[in-house]
Amino acid sequence: MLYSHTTPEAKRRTLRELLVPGTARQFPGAFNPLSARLIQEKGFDGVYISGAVLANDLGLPDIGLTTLTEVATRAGQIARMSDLPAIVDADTGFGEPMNVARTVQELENAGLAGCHIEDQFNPKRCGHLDGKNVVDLDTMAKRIAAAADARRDPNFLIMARTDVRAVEGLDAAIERAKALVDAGADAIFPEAMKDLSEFEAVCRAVNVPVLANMTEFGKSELFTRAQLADAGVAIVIYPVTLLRSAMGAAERVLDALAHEGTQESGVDAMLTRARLYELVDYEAYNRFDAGIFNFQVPGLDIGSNNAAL
Ligand SMILES: C[C@](O)(C(=O)O)[C@H](CC(=O)O)C(=O)O
Ligand SMILES: [Mg+2]
Repeated sequence: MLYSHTTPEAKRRTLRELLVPGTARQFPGAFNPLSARLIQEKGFDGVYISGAVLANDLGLPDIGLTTLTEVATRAGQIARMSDLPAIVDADTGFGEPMNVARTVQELENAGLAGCHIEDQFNPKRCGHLDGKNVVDLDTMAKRIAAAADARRDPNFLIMARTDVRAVEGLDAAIERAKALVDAGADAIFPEAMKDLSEFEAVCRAVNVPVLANMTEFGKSELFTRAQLADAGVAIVIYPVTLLRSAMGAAERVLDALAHEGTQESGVDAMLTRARLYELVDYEAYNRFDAGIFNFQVPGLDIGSNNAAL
């Protein structure tokens, strides 16, 4: 009922324990708070909160238009809905190193377990598109150092994402990853790896957990969890999978509604009313009310709880 009772500190400790190289922990991307609960119910290890999804959900492209306040607020709403650790995409950190420091503190306040900060220029773009630009190592190292220094909980995970692979090649990406670990990164997100051998090479080169981004319609093939575990990956994200699936379903039912005049043909694919209520734990709210409003007024029927569910 209501929100998770697991504290952010406990979630961060859990995240640290989870991120073991070669375990390929799966973190699906939640597109709203309720989907975070579904992710937990299905037994996943953690929740990912995608910058692309947060932007697209607002009807915006993922080019650095969202603000820190929007991201921290929505990420906090999603994170508090589950007992799992949640990692959020902090894009380029929302500004200069001092802004990055503030970003980290705001994300800590919002209950996140960690975030990733990338080395793209503003305006940034999806890491799987062409035409990206990256800042120099010194600028990026300052971002990461500022982030690491700013956190108040030492377990808040600072992950450095490098987009160098698509710009300067694998060797340069590995060099940068190593330098970012030296600057204070707790984990590395090598963006737009071409194949498994590239993931393997990054995992071998750095002594911190490595993330694999299994986004659809991108530059990386969709490898299985087992394949990525064998390559040494610690965590796998599926950032836009749920939003794409949900929007795909919404588009299909809207087509049915428009063409058939009724949503009838789509009903079987829908989450039922009962299942929806189960996910929001409706019954617990009923029990809570029953515990509070348990007085009797002689001669007066003050009604029972709304049982018409
Ligand atoms: C991981 C990512 O940064 C995101 O915002 O989810 C995106 C995902 C995508 O656009 O498919 C990315 O740049 O890979
Ligand atoms: Mg992103």
